[in-house]
Amino acid sequence: MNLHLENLPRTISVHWAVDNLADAANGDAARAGCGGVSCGDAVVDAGVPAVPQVAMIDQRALPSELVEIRTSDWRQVVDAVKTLAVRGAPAIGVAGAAAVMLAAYELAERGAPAASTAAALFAVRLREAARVIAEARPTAVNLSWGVNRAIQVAAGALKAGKTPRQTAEALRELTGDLIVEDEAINRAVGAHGAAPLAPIAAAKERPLTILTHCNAGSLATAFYGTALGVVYAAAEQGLVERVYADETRPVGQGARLTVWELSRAGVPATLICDNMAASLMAAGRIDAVVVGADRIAANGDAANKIGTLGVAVLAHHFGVPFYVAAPESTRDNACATGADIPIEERDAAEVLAHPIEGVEVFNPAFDVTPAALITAIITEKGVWHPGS
Ligand SMILES: CSC[C@@H](O)[C@@H](O)C(=O)COP(=O)(O)O
Repeated sequence: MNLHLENLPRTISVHWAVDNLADAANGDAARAGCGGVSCGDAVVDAGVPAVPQVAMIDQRALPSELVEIRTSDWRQVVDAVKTLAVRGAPAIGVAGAAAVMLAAYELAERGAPAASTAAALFAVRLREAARVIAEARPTAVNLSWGVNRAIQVAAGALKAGKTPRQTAEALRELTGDLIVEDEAINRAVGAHGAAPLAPIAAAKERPLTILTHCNAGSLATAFYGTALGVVYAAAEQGLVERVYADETRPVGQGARLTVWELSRAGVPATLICDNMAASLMAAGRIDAVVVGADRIAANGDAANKIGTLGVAVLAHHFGVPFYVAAPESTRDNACATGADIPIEERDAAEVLAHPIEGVEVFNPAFDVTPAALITAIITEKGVWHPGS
């Protein structure tokens, strides 16, 4: 299978605001700036220091439109996370660090009456912003992981005597590093995940049909994806015939994002409604399930998009292997079991667009699959069998 990963957009990137000015002058508002990771040195124009912008693919507009949000305001990044413009555990981890970076630039510009108090005040205010950013969504531990990475870098820079502005620069470097790191991790997850699929395909003497739920693809990460990273790595080895994507009610990440991404990447995809997976498995049409995760407890219980648990129960019933693919940053040993994982409840309007008097809506965004139903958890470090 010929993959076309070059057709997939970079989910999140960092640019200098001056790129936009140059682009506007050239009449090219859509130019991709410095490409996200290596922006070079800050450009100072007439004494005004450049402020970076964070660019995020607006996933609410897909598949109709491929547009990005660009902002230098950390509050807008928080809003993008809350409204699912940027979503998926690893992607919101990077967005969290990027938001702390923007807060740092804003606070550095604001300054303080005396240089001696500037750094202390900056540190306090940055932590306040970091708390707000980390609370944007509760379930994916990657968000607070990304925010904590940023806070650690800021603390280290300030301890080393850096100014707030220099600290903000260090956070810009961190954000670029996290974007590069995330792709490398996902490619390692993909390679590890393809390994257990190879003997299944060999036993069946044909490439496999894989079911996935939600979008744990390139769009849910900086690039490449976790569950779909496994698909891409396996496809490159000729192990994949087709991916079945659950629609993923109520927000439709499968219907709007996964099949869009797969078709752009050149992987044959079939969209099904969530309630069709059982009959497909009963008919022997699914060889393996691969999903992502938002938080994995110490015992291997894994939280992922609502509906994943149902797929896992079905897979267990029909003897279909069920894999969870995620970076190590999704593991949270502070949660002993899945019962400790906070589950986000979202707005009723996602389920019921037009309220009906007297009808309540319950809209948990995630559920927890017990380790016993998971054939293996795949991370960048390798394959883990929590249930055995
Ligand atoms: C690699 S992403 C893994 C998970 O974050 C993904 O499967 C998922 O549940 C995303 O939920 P979302 O609410 O769209 O952020």
